[in-house]
Parts: sequence; C-alpha cells; structure tokens
Amino acid sequence: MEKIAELQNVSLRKHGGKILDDISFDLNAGGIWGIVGPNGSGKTTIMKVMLGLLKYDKGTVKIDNQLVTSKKHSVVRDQVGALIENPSLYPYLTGLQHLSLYSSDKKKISTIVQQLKMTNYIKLKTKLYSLGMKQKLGIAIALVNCPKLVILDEPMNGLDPKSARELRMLIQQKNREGTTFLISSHVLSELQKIITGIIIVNDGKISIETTPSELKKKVNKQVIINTNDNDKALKTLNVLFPDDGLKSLIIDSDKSEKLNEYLQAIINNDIQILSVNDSQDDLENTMLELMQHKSDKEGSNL
Ligand SMILES: Nc1ncnc2c1ncn2[C@@H]1O[C@H](COP(=O)(O)OP(=O)(O)OP(=O)(O)O)[C@@H](O)[C@H]1O
Repeated sequence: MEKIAELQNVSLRKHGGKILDDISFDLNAGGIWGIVGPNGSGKTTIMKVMLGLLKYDKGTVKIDNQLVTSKKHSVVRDQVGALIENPSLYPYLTGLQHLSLYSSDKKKISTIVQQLKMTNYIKLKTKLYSLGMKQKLGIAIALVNCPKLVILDEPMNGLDPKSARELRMLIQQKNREGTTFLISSHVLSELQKIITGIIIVNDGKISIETTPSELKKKVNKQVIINTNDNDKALKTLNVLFPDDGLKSLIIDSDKSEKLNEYLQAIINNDIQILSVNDSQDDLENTMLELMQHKSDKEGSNL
C-alpha cells in the first residue's frame, strides 16, 4: 500500500528532556488517521516535525517519499495542507485575502468557501471573526490547494455542533477524492465517527497504531447493565454470587457466560432492567481505557 508519510525512529529532546522517544509509524495513503493521547504526550510535536517546523535529533521523516527536515521541506509546501494550533491571521486582511495568499486559483478558493459555508463573512476583515470563524478559515487555508495530505491539530476547536458535523462530512468527501488526513482531537466521540486508522501517543512514544476495529478487539469486551435501581441490583448480585466479586454492573468478558443468570436474578428481585449494552460500541471508552491501563502500569512501576 502506498505510504504518504513515514516516520522512522524519530527522537527529539528539548531542555534535556525527551519529547519524542524513538517514534516510528507509517500513514497509508487514503486513510483518515486520528492521533490521540493525553495532554503533553507529543501529538502537536509529531505534527510539527512532519511539517518541517521543528528540528529533530534522530531518525527520518518522509512525506510522499521525500525527506523532510527543518531545512528541507519543499514537499510539505507542494503536497501538504495544515492547521496547527490556532491559525495565525492578519487582523486587517479579509478571509478572502488570506486564501489568496495561499492559492491563485479563484475557482478553488470559491469552492472551499462554499463547502465550509463561509460566504457571508469571507469578505470581512478577520479582526471581526469569532473563534469558530477563524478556525474555519484556518481549515479552508489547509484544504484550498487540494493537497495529498492534510494535517489538522484540534480542528473541531471552537466549532458549533452543526459546523463540526459539516467539517466531518467535508473531511470524508475530500478523503473520497483522495486526500489523506492526520487529525488530532480530544473530542474522541467526534473523531471516532470518521477515522479509519488510529495512532495513540503516550509520553512521547507511539503506544498503538491500528485500525478502530482492531483497537476494539484489543480490550476486554464488557457488558454494561443499567437498571432502575443499580445499587440494589449490585447488592443482589453480590449476595447471590459472592465469589464473583462484582464491583459494578460492568461485567467483564471472563464472566459473560453468567450474564443470563445475573439478568434473571435482577428480574426475580423486582428490579427493572433498562438496558444491556456492549461497551465495545464506544471507541471513546476503549481509547480511554487503553490510556488508563498504560498510566496504571506506569504508576505501579514507580
Ligand atoms: N518549545 C518547547 N520547549 C520545551 N518543551 C516543549 C516545547 N514544546 C512542547 N514541549 C513539551 O513537549 C511535550 C509535548 O508537547 P505537545 O504540544 O506535542 O503535546 P500534545 O500532545 O500536543 O498536547 P495537548 O494535547 O495538550 O495539545 C510537552 O511535555 C511539552 O511541555
């Protein structure tokens, strides 16, 4: 499969501390890749390294088979669109003037303005823009030249739910047209709706690079029982099944064969079952759980 980006053994130190620690991953062309991880784990740094905005100490970074360093990044200019942190805008230029700085193709500019529904304010100076309007302009700048790879750092920041939904649909449309995306977001529930691949960063290291379905298989399947009286239901189960050591109504996979008995016992005690859900439906929970497992393990090593 064609690779649009390749990072091999990339390390970066600052002020004596390791910020990126031997990072390696490939981005297959055609995917929508999510990059997630706790605050300060290194997501933005990885993106900056890929754009040639930061000097790294070791390893190689390639975009579209060409080496990228802080001194050599013509491939980034030609093939990559990006929005990193907040867009830097000139307050006395209009949105349209900004887009003209990045593209001389008027048709491409008017297409992206329409697609992001910015027509009403694109001719206003950006000093009059709200947070969300500025964010949209930053996204428009990243997308206007139809680059092969688009890197978006927290693109949903400041967007209202309707705009966030429209952005998701636009990302999927551009992806169908051939653009690969790398997107960081703390709003995992938003991200999980569109990504085809995921990279989890923890403490400057890649802890997992996989697809959402593989990711779900990695964690124990759990079933969540919800009733009209969860405290009473849990007490009932603990009386009837004292050896099972249930601490909540989240039933782990190793006890799933007893699920029917648990449900029957709850019904027999006049407690109403409201829902029984498979926790695997929720990628957000899965990702949080994996990050939690990792930090628990680290904590136990202290
Ligand atoms: N210029 C810098 N000098 C020193 N340390 C830095 C610099 N920039 C970032 N760092 C450190 O590098 C680490 C990774 O930061 P980075 O911004 O990449 O994290 P992040 O995963 O994007 O975080 P967030 O989710 O909060 O945006 C942090 O510990 C941060 O303090």
